Amino acid sequence: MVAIPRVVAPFVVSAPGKIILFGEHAVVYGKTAIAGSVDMRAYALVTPRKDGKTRLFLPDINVDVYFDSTQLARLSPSSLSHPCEIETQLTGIVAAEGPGRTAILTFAYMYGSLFERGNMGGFTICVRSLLPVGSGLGSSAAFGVVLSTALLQLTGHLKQMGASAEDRKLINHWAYRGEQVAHGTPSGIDNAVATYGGFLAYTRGSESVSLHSTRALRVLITNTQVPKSTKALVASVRTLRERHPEVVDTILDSIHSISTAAGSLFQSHKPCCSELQDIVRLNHGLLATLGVSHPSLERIREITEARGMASKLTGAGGGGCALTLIPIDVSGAAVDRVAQELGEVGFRCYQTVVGGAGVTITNHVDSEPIDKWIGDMLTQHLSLSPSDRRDDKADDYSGIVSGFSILPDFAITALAPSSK
Ligand SMILES: Nc1ncnc2c1ncn2[C@@H]1O[C@H](COP(=O)(O)OP(=O)(O)OP(=O)(O)O)[C@@H](O)[C@H]1O
Ligand SMILES: C[C@@](O)(CCO)CC(=O)[O-]
Repeated sequence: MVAIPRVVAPFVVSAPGKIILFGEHAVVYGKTAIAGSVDMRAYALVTPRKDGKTRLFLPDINVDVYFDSTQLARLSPSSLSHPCEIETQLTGIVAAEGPGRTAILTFAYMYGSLFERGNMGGFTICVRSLLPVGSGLGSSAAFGVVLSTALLQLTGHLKQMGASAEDRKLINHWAYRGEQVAHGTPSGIDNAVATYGGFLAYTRGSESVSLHSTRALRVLITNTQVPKSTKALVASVRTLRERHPEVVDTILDSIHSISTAAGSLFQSHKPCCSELQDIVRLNHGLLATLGVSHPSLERIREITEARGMASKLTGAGGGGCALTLIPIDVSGAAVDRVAQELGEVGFRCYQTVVGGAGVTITNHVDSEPIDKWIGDMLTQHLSLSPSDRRDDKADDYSGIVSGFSILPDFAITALAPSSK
């Protein structure tokens, strides 16, 4: 079936990364975890194409693939027993390895699934993200959420530009499928946070509960820059549990109690009290007992504890990121000093506010200076000189420039090629 292009105006979707405050790993076994959105986001810009092709452009991870619509229309994800098997239907199409390969497979799975229900025609989707890849901050879920939102919007499945409860449920559903392509058997917490934002109490198999009454929380995130595999770490806990079911289940139950206590503290408007610091320490200790800490994470704890701030690993562990609670009475200068000390050891710190908005779609386009900056960025990424901005490349260029111009200033600064 040849796709007939739908006319779409350029639009931008953005979704946040997540930080698990309490309950990682235990959440895989049906225990509760508490997580919140971080103010680092992924952005997808969708622009129409006249040539009927579909372009997946992911400059952060060096992916730039053109599919002709009949190639992707041949996919049949509904015949697979698990989304990760999409690989078997793409032989010869996906050449990239590593993150690029996973991203292409995720895209193909979602495209193939949604294309069966609607006709998308040609478009370019360009994704850029402020989230470090593979560090426990849910870069893959933010990617999956912007992708599912963009494709659902293109196929006319969203009734209110992603704003209604029904729209969000659908976005979250397909983003979870994307996470299954990337991670096999994820708990679903990352895509839930990227979709809904705020703070969530999440228990596998149940609807996530928004912890509405909480205030935003200041957190220092430290990236150890030590690569880790979520899949391998989840598998290592599984093996330990198979060998020592009663011992490990007791630890998982204790982690669940920590999440329950944290949920109550959040609901009672006391998100950064000393009780919260206590349970941060307790949760880290239990995760270390499960074997998912790492010397770099222990180093972060030593440095921050010396200044009275509690830290724990966040996400899968084994490297990745740690979070440090910033108590209300700690000054910005004191936080800067800790961040500097951590930086001297070779870690990378981000101060962030937890609890911001979930997925959003916008189609406003304006602002000249930002257009100029984006133009410069694209000139670099697309190897276009200003005089080349025409003919077959004109669709990509003008669309991407105008659409990305709505990015907030902080994102533009952080996305500048020189800072990547
Ligand atoms: N900037 C990006 N552009 C395109 N795809 C991205 C980008 N960032 C992440 N991804 C996708 O997410 C995948 C990374 O998933 P991974 O689980 O390793 O990291 P993470 O989600 O950051 O970690 P965690 O699951 O522990 O929070 C990549 O393989 C790619 O598919
Ligand atoms: C380790 C884990 O609990 C969190 C990874 O961010 C795995 C999952 O929830 O899928």
